[in-house]
Amino acid sequence: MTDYSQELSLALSAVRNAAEICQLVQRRIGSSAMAKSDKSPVTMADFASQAVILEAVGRAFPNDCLVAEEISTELQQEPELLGEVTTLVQRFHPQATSQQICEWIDRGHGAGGSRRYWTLDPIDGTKGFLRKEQYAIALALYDGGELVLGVLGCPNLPADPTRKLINPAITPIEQAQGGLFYAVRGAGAFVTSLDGHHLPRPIHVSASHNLHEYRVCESAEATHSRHDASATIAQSLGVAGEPVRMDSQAKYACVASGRAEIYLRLPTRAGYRECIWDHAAGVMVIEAAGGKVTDTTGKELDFSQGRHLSANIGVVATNGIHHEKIVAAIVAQQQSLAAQQ
Ligand SMILES: Nc1ncnc2c1ncn2[C@@H]1O[C@H](COP(=O)(O)O)[C@@H](O)[C@H]1OP(=O)(O)O
Ligand SMILES: [Mg+2]
Ligand SMILES: [Mg+2]
Ligand SMILES: [Mg+2]
Repeated sequence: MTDYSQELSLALSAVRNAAEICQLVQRRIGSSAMAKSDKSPVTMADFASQAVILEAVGRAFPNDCLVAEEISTELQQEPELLGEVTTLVQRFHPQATSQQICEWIDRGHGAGGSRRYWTLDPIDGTKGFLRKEQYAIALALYDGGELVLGVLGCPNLPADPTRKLINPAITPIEQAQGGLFYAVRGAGAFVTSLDGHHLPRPIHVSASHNLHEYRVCESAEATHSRHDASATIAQSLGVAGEPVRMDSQAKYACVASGRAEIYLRLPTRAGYRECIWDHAAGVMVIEAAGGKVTDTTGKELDFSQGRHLSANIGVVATNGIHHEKIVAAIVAQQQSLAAQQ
């Protein structure tokens, strides 16, 4: 069994560096985002984070396939934004040129599939990032037909589950002890603080069996997950509390560290297929923490299909205790909706 220790230490340090850049930008950013051709927002931090991480991973593992969200084509059309990205990346690579940085960003054009690859979302939850709320830097490794390593940098989600969520508008960076959640298959899941001042601590999903007290988390964006459907399902399961709406894969870190028991992601439009970088790191962390992840039909997520989870519909992540019952409630609700049409 490969121990992946070299891959893990590289991933942790690259995500830490990217998190430093993202925290700087989040504190000073207005709403200055560029709209990509798919109309989703992207900021200088998304690009700088991807450049810093893919430079490190590509240098250490030059033969690996890299599958990342961003490409530099549209950035190259925006000289001012490219200049800002270059200044951010030069914090770690003082001699880097804008051209080199675009090359590092574009290393992520890989197709993925069944051979070994890394997948990266340099900022997952860019909308949350722009609202100065939750976001995650998500890096994962797929090898030998399965996810084997996942790292989630969550600058606004404290490593200590008893602490409140960090508000970057009022918490100075040096006091913000955001969490670095990580896992290697077969070696458990851990959290440490992004600032490196705390020793890693094992994390585990909630052991609660009491559905009435279960805490559900879901996307903050009603265009990313059906809020009406999740409310109906929660009610049918007897879940009493209101859902926690949060951007990004920080939701996976919440379930993995016992802050919530269920993460529902119910498709808002037929045919939408999740991107692998939106889930790989979170799935690895939650499974290593004792949780379970399937799609809304109960099928395991298949990360061998390329850049998208083409064989899956939606996502259900839980502490593993009532997973089948939760999926059955989703299937029943989808069937009753279909019958009404
Ligand atoms: N219709 C959609 N359904 C599910 N996820 C979506 C949809 N549109 C965008 N996303 C992705 O959801 C992710 C954020 O997850 P969350 O909603 O939990 O914060 C983003 O990466 C975003 O991709 P994009 O970067 O293209 O906007
Ligand atoms: Mg995006
Ligand atoms: Mg994303
Ligand atoms: Mg993103």
